[in-house]
Amino acid sequence: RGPLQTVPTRLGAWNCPKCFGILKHSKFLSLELRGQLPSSLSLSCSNRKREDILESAQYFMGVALLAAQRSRDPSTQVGACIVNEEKKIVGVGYNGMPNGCGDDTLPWRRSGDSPVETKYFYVCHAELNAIMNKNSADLKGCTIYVTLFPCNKCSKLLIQAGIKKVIYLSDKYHNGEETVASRRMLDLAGIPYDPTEPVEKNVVRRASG
Ligand SMILES: O=c1[nH]c(=O)n([C@H]2C[C@H](O)[C@@H](COP(=O)(O)O)O2)cc1CO
Repeated sequence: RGPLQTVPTRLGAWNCPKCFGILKHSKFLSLELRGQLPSSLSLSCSNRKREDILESAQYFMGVALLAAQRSRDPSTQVGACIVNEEKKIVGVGYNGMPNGCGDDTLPWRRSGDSPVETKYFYVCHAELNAIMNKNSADLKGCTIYVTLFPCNKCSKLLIQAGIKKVIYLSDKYHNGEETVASRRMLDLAGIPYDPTEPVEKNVVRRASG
């Protein structure tokens, strides 16, 4: 017997109208007829649940990484994703200029004759934007996934907002004064901060197949 009868029986695809419809209208049917069924398709017809899914921490840091890609900062793109105790995303943000203050008008440079001519006086940090974008009444008990360790100003915001845990990816300014002050406040407030498990390099691209 040819692949037309053996493979579909194994997959149960002919018993499932949805799968059959997909097969019929997709390139897989011709592949199927030639006995070249892709392995991904056999998974989609299986009765067994997938095991190769993103861990929730990777998912939330992945969302933060995706948000970071929206940032126009030429040197450091930062993303943040706030998650409540039910593991629902309640706020996402990235670093950018304040609303209505043109991206093209304010400076993006790191240093200049005066701090007024640098980005630092203007950029809203990812954490601030994630907090401001929240879609829940409050953020008490939430965890923030952030691609860069929060600065002292952001840590103040996180503490006041009731965030209970920080998970970060990069700590590239670990020895900077702002980060030292940040850790000091988080420690005093009893908010743990942990590095994330290594994030799959292509965690964001993976979705596009
Ligand atoms: O917690 C943070 N959140 C955040 O959004 N940022 C932003 C501010 C700047 O746009 C950028 C840091 O720029 P730079 O690495 O060039 O100093 O990252 C920076 C930090 C920590 O410094």
